[in-house]
Amino acid sequence: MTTISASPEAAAPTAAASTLDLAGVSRWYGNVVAVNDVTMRLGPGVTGLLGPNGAGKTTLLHMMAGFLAPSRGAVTLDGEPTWRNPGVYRRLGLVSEREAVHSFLTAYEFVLASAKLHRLPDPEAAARRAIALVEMADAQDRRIGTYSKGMRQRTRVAAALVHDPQVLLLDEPFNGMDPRQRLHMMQLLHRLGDAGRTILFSSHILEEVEQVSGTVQVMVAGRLAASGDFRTIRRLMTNRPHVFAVRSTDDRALAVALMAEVSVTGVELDRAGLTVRAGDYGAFTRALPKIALAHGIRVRQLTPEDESLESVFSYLVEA
Ligand SMILES: Nc1ncnc2c1ncn2[C@@H]1O[C@H](COP(=O)(O)OP(=O)(O)OP(=O)(O)O)[C@@H](O)[C@H]1O
Repeated sequence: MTTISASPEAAAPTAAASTLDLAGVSRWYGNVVAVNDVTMRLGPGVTGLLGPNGAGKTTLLHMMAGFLAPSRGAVTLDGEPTWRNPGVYRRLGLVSEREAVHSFLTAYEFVLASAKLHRLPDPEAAARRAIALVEMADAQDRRIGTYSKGMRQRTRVAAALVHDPQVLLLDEPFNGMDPRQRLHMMQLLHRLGDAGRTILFSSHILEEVEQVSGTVQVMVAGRLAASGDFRTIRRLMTNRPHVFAVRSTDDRALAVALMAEVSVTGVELDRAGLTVRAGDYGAFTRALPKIALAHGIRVRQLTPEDESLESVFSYLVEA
């Protein structure tokens, strides 16, 4: 993982670290079970909440933030329930997915309004501090309507951080950002995590989560499908059965030859060509050209099938 240098102010450890606990948490809307019996613990540092659309990430974040009551189970911050607990709201910030910021306000005015909502003793100083933390001081007096997507997003992070919470929850913070803005936001999350805050952000992109967080929680169809460090999750996602469509100058001979290859777990031959199942993606794609060459066969097409993120996630749930 890339190490990102932090400014002295941002790197300074904040007050006592916080732990968010979910114990058997479920949430349903009528007949729809959005979150199903999730148990997890989040401590200081950056954790990624990975899952396809509709997996229940937003519902989970809203329960963590105390905006939504669990239908069953408990969400606690340092032992206190988050639901209907103003004491908890002071120690937690949420950057929601929807980007609703008044474009006629400046970043300073927007963050200051958030500081006043929290009834902070010195709202002006708190707003300036939060804006400095997200590196928006230079642009703080310009209207939000003139900002790039990344700047608007950082302004929203500043508003969520204005009361200096120990826990920051972000719903899809990288959505719609270009690579440069993405990198900037990643650096910010790293800095906040390194300073001892408990940071959780949701995403449906594995690479995004890998670059920011050491720990990953994977949600699929409301359930926690996997959790651990990103290397373990990556291994789970890649060491699964892969299906390839193969077309060659002699499919029948290639089918016979492939049966002897250790990475191949199944071969089907029909009029359209070969369907090959392999346990190890890399080993198979390296072996195929060698096998073909050894038998004087030319491979015309090799297409991985069923590689959508949704299918990877479903595999994890079934595993
Ligand atoms: N207020 C609601 N009423 C009814 N169903 C809801 C409501 N909010 C969410 N759902 C349903 O709950 C499930 C989980 O939704 P949720 O928004 O939590 O998932 P998500 O992982 O955040 O997805 P996305 O990234 O698309 O927002 C979905 O099936 C969704 O349609």
